[in-house]
Amino acid sequence: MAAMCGSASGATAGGGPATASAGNASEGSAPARGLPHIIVLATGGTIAGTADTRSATGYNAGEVSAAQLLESVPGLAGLARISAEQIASIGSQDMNDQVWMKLARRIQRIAEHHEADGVVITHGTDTMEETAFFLDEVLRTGLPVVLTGAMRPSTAISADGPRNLYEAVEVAASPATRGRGVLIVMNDTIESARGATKTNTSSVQTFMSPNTGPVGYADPAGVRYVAPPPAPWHGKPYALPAGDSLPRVDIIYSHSNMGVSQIEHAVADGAKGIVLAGVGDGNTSKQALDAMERAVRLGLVVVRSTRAYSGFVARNVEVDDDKLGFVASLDLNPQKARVLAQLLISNGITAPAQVQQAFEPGR
Ligand SMILES: NC(=O)C[C@H](N)C(=O)O
Repeated sequence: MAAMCGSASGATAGGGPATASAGNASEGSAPARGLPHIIVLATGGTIAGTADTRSATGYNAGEVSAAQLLESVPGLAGLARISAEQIASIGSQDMNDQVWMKLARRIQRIAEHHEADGVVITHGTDTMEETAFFLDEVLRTGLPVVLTGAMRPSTAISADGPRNLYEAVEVAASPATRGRGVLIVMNDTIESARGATKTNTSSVQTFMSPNTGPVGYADPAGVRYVAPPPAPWHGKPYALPAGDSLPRVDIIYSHSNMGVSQIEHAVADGAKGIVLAGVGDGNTSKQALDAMERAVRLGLVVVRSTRAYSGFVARNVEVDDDKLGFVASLDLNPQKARVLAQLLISNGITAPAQVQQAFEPGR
């Protein structure tokens, strides 16, 4: 297990109970001895949302506690011994560095102290891919870590949360999940933290990995992986920032008739890096490229990603990255490229060649 800086913390937020044993809540019987122990870290999101089912779609995210959520899932007690901790109670549109640090430190502690066989994080879907990717970059543990959520609130007709939670626990409890990094389990599908992105605003089939496809599938009958586990990681994970907040990196969205004002504003306003959500192969207008080059000369990390749904942003093809000092995001979409740039800057890695190397998948 690689070390991670910062002290461990079991802090709770959001007013829920610090821990709630739910291992026997769903079935009314004591959990069987010998079952894997799974810790559920709840952060809020639609999976914990409530709504008047007669209303159309409106709901309040994060109102249902972790213990209540677990009680709504039949059969969980047959899968694992489960304890739950409320880390936060927020919609994931409000996800922030502080909750990320709490999650990372708590999971690191669970891994180092062998507190559990796996961790499930309940999370809103809007920024789930960013949290998953962040944790994947800072944890570097073989411990199964699985994020799940829901597209329908817990009180909706055919709420998807209970099944997603069941399958997330099933995946986290599976010995085949060890060493696979942080995963997202939604709608019977297992996606990698690097590959997955939210693709639909409302459908329960929203998470997909456009460049790689899912790494596996889960349903109540079992867990099946269709991709081999990633190669073991030999380097160090990125250290967490001392002050619990990551350096500012802005995402700038390119479009036709692209100007320079957003880029110049980001630089003047103190951003330490810029990620271009570029057109096509991570491109933008000549004047915007010039503004990005000026940003590089002022010491910012500048990454070219793409607003296109899939594909790799290739280095030195449409844009001369070597000459301009840019980094190509390769397979990372803008929101994940931003997270990686933040971690690199906070770890003192800012030279374009080193940053580029860190963007390589499976480096
Ligand atoms: N389906 C969801 O979870 C959406 C919600 N806004 C969230 O991300 O918290």
